[in-house]
Amino acid sequence: MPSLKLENVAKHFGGLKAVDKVSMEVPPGEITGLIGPNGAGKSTVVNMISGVLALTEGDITVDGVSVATDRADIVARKGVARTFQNIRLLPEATVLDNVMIGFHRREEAGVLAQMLGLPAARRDTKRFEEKAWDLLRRFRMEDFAEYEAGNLAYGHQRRVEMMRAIAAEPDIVLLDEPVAGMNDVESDELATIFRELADSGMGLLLIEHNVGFVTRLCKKVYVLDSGRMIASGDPEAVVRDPQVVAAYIGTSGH
Ligand SMILES: Nc1ncnc2c1ncn2[C@@H]1O[C@H](COP(=O)(O)OP(=O)(O)OP(=O)(O)O)[C@@H](O)[C@H]1O
Repeated sequence: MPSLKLENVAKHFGGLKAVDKVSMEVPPGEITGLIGPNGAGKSTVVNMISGVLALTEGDITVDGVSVATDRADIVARKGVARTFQNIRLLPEATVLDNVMIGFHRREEAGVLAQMLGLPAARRDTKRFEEKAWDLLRRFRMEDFAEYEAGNLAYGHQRRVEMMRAIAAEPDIVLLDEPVAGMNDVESDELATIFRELADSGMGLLLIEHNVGFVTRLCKKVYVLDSGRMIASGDPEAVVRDPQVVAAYIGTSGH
């Protein structure tokens, strides 16, 4: 399974160094954390990895091959999936259909075959549907399969977004604040799912405001502050690092 690496990655918005020479790694089979106060540059990092934003400097590689100049759809095809801080679902489609959209990357029979209703396409659809149900069961969402996604509670919409992101079995998945707005029971359930995904070989990058959740779950944590990587390593040690404590003082208690 491939590793995702950032080498001296920078993003400047005019004179603002939103991300300043950041290096980090998301290895396979592990949960890696990225934390930092508001405006630290976390979303900018995720947007650069996923091809939404161009880099100002540096390189991003998957399995040693640069994806730094690839468009978002190409990065996804190369096995890097993501969720968004602001949920992006098809609100009027069912939960099942929203998850099915996630299989597009692995579509084997092709769009034309789908349109013509050829047997190969029908086989794909059947297979995807079975896999979608597996995901719904894993995320305890099977009772909601036929609900319109837009009518679900916020925490459940987040789950649909995650299922869609991992449907195509990406090598790496970037989760932008996955437990925001969830209660302890819900976030514990997700923690279990994330561990299972990592155990299956997937590399997870968890971008979170919830420091407790990250320290509990991650093998390694990176801390951004004002665009710079101020600490990285074992979560317990990182959260006690004086620079990290100082960065969080005065923020809204996250
Ligand atoms: N498109 C943009 N144009 C100009 N400045 C931007 C743009 N996007 C982000 N910034 C700035 O870059 C810095 C980093 O923002 P970013 O959203 O990456 O931080 P963050 O760590 O994700 O914050 P939060 O936790 O609040 O989501 C901020 O100062 C922000 O105002």
